[in-house]
Amino acid sequence: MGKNNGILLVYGSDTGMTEEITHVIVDECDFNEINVVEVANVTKDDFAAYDYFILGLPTWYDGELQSDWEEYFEEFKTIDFTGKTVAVFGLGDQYGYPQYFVDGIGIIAKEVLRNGGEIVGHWSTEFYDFDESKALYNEELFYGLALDEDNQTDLSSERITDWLEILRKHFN
Ligand SMILES: Cc1cc2nc3c(=O)[nH]c(=O)nc-3n(C[C@H](O)[C@H](O)[C@H](O)COP(=O)(O)O)c2cc1C
Repeated sequence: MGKNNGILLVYGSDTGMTEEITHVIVDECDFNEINVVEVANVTKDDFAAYDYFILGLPTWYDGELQSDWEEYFEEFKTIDFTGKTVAVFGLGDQYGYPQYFVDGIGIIAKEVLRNGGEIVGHWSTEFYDFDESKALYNEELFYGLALDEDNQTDLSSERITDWLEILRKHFN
């Protein structure tokens, strides 16, 4: 099976917000082709066929993975990410769930790291207001892009543009 030099974007979405953001990312990205698959339909072969990934998910029910990600998670844990480059974006509600803001980003990113992958696209925690998050890489950075369509919709477009600029040098 030949390698695909593009990016595979794998997302899950319960109420459609992450799906919408996925479309924005695909439209905005001008440095590489992005192929999209819902996590409900992804296979291990898909992961084997690419070296570059963007993984997208909202956090649900007090720090849980989105339902399709939850269902795929056992297989996800068995994927070898050695030599692969992965960026994660996550949606959450910082005012509604300040103890669990975008936890899913952290859960997924840590699993990628555990399985040999490189995480790129760390994102500043400045301009967010929350108490706790599993998505924290350190005091100042999330493992990936945090978006809050419940409270900060107006900031998302610029955040995506800036994040893609960070990814440009890694996914090219
Ligand atoms: C019942 C419920 C539980 C949620 N739990 C969390 C949470 O623990 N952490 C968080 O950051 N956001 C949480 N959210 C916010 C969602 O992640 C957010 O609304 C997101 O945009 C939904 O994305 P989707 O439409 O792709 O499913 C929750 C929302 C609902 C309705």
